Amino acid sequence: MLLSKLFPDRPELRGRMDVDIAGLTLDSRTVKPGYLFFCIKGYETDGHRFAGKAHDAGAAAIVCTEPVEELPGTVYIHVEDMNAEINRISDLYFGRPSRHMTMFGATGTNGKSTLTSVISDVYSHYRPCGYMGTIAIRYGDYSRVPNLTTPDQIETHSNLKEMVDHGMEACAMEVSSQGLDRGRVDSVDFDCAVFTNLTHDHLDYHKTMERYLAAKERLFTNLKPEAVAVLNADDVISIDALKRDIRCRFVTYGTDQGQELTDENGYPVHGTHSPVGSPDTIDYFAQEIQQSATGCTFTLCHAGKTYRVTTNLAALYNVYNLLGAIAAMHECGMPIEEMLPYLEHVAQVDGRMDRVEEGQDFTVIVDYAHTPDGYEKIFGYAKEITEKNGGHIYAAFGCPGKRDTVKRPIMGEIAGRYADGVVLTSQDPRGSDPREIAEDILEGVRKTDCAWEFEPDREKAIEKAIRHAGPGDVVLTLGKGGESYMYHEEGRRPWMTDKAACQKALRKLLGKEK
Ligand SMILES: CC(=O)N[C@H]1[C@@H](OP(=O)(O)OP(=O)(O)OC[C@H]2O[C@@H](n3ccc(=O)[nH]c3=O)[C@H](O)[C@@H]2O)O[C@H](CO)[C@@H](O)[C@@H]1O[C@H](C)C(=O)N[C@@H](C)C(=O)N[C@H](CCC(=O)O)C(=O)O
Ligand SMILES: Nc1ncnc2c1ncn2[C@@H]1O[C@H](COP(=O)(O)OP(=O)(O)OP(=O)(O)O)[C@@H](O)[C@H]1O
Repeated sequence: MLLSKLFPDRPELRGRMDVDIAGLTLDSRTVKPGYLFFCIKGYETDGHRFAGKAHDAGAAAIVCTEPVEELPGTVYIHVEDMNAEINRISDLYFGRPSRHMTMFGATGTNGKSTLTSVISDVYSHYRPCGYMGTIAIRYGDYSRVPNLTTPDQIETHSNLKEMVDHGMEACAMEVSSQGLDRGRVDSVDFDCAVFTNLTHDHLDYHKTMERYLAAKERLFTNLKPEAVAVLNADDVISIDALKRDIRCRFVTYGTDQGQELTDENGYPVHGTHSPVGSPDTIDYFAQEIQQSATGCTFTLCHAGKTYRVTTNLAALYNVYNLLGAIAAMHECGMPIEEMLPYLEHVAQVDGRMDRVEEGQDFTVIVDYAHTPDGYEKIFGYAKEITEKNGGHIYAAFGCPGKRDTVKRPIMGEIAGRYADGVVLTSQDPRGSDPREIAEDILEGVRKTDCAWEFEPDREKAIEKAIRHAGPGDVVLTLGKGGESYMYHEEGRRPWMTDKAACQKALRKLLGKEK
């Protein structure tokens, strides 16, 4: 696309200075001849420092907010608002792909991957629907591993174009609070945005819960008037702020159980629940919820009608994820009756409540819980399973290096309250010492009478947790989900996956493998 087309209000770029732009990038290290390079002021460094490098690599044009040395052969374009320009140009360059699809966005502390995966799985039976988020960039039979949950503006629009080119008519996208704060989706034309919940996470980045919520609100305040917001009525912290600030229509979802309320650290204040609504006050309302180890059934009340929903997704929190997904899909045209058969067999969300079966007489679950609330939910679920038969709970987990350190002892204490034994291990150390991270977690574990040990090798740690288990027990491996890599100082290194580690340990235990 011609440079002059990307900057239609700059007549000086027409004629001699005009040039065909071969690609867009925010990183001088990926500039190729003919590229347009945007100089961004980041946290670590300032992209303006690399304008010379971008020129040397053949950049056709460089967009900047600060003066840079202007070298021959490259066009320099000075702008006021860099984020607005990157958003505008990447949307335009890739042919405004989000306008060609029904765009679902989901944000919130927990549940984004699950909810958007359910949407892309079920809505695809209505209209082809891609998925972009922590787990993958996926459309049809194609899938690849992403770098970020919500990639930068250029990659976002480039991925969306790829989906349009491959026949997708919809996309379910996870939108992280960091992505929102950095304006990565400001030019995505969302038709529907879903809020899951707000509890403690990412305070290393946002510092306070107020700022964390404000980042998440950006998805909703940016919605066009004809869009629809889907709000969790039982999330008392977010619902009022979101209702107040959005300019479009909204619908709500909730259950007859209400959500347990948490304090400012993300600790549930046991016994305190959000006020329970009713089918008259909540648009998509679940009642008569029956849970089993392998799924749930509930009655969905919407617009005066009731539907019996059966699903293979287990645990109450997944009823919330399902309600958010049902509401979003229905608001975007898919009849509820049409969804029901597909909800019965939702595709396993990779690494979320993923049971590992090798014929053992105890339960092994791989899960992506990595927040205090996620821990409450998954350990609470393990307790429900073991309570009936007096079984024990064992867990292997760590916390990531160079990320929210405040949550480490909180999660340690939650694990310690529920588990009989925990094996603390490495989990994306990013160059930090796993033992030091474990010490932070232990501050919480030591407040309980849970037994603990430290094993830095994650594969061995998982094996140790499994070796503790006996009939009727539950083993949880937490925090990595289905990820096939681990972050170290230099970046990602391959990781066999928690599931493969569990399978290997179980086979050894059962004598199927040495
Ligand atoms: C905190 C954060 O979000 N940082 C993002 C941010 O980095 P930054 O502001 O530190 O950038 P910087 O390193 O200062 O560099 C400034 C600019 O100079 C450029 N540069 C830099 C060096 C060079 O040689 N040449 C060059 O051009 C960089 O490409 C950048 O454009 O901008 C970069 C370019 O877009 C992102 O890659 C980077 O994401 C980092 C890798 C990251 O880890 N982000 C995480 C926290 C994140 O966003 N996570 C969320 C969700 C997590 C969750 O749910 O758990 C996500 O959406 O993935
Ligand atoms: N609605 C929910 N409320 C609380 N916890 C949840 C909820 N949904 C999922 N979880 C827990 O959080 C974990 C992560 O779920 P999921 O990947 O869907 O969330 P996410 O918001 O996409 O997280 P991330 O963006 O960090 O990947 C699950 O493995 C589960 O333990």
